[in-house]
Amino acid sequence: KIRKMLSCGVCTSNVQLSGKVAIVTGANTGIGKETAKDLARRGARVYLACRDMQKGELVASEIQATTGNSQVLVRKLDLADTKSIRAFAEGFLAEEKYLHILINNAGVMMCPYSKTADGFEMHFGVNHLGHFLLTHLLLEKLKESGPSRVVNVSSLAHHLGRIHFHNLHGEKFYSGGLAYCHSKLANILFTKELARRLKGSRVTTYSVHPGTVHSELIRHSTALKWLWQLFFFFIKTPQQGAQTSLYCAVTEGIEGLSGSHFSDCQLAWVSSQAGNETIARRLWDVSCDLLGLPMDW
Ligand SMILES: NC(=O)C1=CN([C@@H]2O[C@H](COP(=O)(O)OP(=O)(O)OC[C@H]3O[C@@H](n4cnc5c(N)ncnc54)[C@H](OP(=O)(O)O)[C@@H]3O)[C@@H](O)[C@H]2O)C=CC1
Ligand SMILES: CC1=C(/C=C/C(C)=C/C=C/C(C)=C/C=O)C(C)(C)CCC1
Repeated sequence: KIRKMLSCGVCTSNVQLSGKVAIVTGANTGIGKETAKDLARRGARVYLACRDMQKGELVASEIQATTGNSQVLVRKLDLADTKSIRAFAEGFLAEEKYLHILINNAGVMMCPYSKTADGFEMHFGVNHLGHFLLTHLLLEKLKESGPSRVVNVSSLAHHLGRIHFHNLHGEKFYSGGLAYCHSKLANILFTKELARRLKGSRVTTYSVHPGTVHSELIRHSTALKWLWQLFFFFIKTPQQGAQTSLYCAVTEGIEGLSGSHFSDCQLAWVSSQAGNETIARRLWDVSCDLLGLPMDW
C-alpha cells in the first residue's frame, strides 16, 4: 500500500482504442513496453518501433498473448541513424492510413561520448533530433487522423539541462549525465514549440516525466544501479512509469493543455529554460538546419 502511495499517478481513463493506430518508440523494454501493452489492451493497433528486431518480436508475442490483441507489430527504427528513421516512416506511411498516437519514448542516458551515424552527439541525436525528425515525417498523417496526439517522454532531469548552442555535439566539453539533461530539456522545448505551431489543428502534444523507474536506462551507470537497488522501494515499476504517458495519450478533454508538461498524471512545473520561447524557437530552427528540414513545418 505504501509503495502504491509513493508511486503516485494512475491513468484511470477507460477509453477504448479499437480502430486507432499508435506508435511507441523504444517499446521493447521498460516504460515503452508497458505503454505499448496498455494501448494494445485498449484495442489499438500498436507499432513497436525498435532498433533490435529480435527483442521487439519477443515483446510483441508477449503483448499479444497477455492482451489478446494480435495487432501488435514490430518495425525497425534506429533513432541514431536518420536513414533508419526515414525508412521507418516511409514503411509506416505506405502501410497505414491513420496515425492517432505517437509516443516518442525511446531514450539513452549517460552514454560514453559517442556520435550517431550522422555525427550528432548520442543523447542529443537519439533523444531529441531522432524524435524531432520522426515527428516531422509523420506529422501530415497525424493531421489527417485528428484528433491525434504526440507524447514526448522527457524527465525531471531537464531542470539541470541547458541548450549550449555552441556545443550541441559535446565537442568542446562533455558529461554523459549533463548531455542527458540537455536532451530532456530539448524534449520539452520541442513539445512547446510544436504545440504553438499546431494551434488550430487537431493534433495536440504533451511532455512527460514518468517518475524514477526501474528500467535499463541506468545501464551505463554503476552508481545509479547501486542507488536503484538500495532505494528499490521508492522506485516505480515500468508499469507505474507508463501511467503519465498513457494519461496524456488517451485522457479525454486535455486538448486545451497542448504543450504542457505532466508528471504523476498531473500538470507539472518546468524550468525557466524550458519555458523560454526564444530558446524553443532557436532550437527548432537549429534542429531543422541539422536535419536538412524546412523550418516552417
Ligand atoms: N527510468 C527512469 O527513471 C526515467 C526514464 N525517463 C525516460 O523514459 C524513457 C524510457 O526509458 P526507460 O524505459 O526508463 O529506459 P530503457 O533503457 O528501459 O528503455 C529505453 C528504450 O529506448 C530504446 N532505444 C535506445 N536507443 C535507441 C535508438 N538509437 N533507436 C531506437 N530505440 C532506442 C531502447 O532500445 P534497446 O533495448 O535496444 O536498447 C529501449 O527500448 C526515456 O526517454 C527516458 O529518458 C525519464 C525519467 C526517468
Ligand atoms: C535521492 C533519492 C533518490 C534518487 C533519485 C535519483 C538519483 C533520480 C534520478 C533520476 C533519473 C536518472 C531520471 C532520468 O530521467 C531515490 C533513489 C529516488 C530515493 C530517494 C532519495
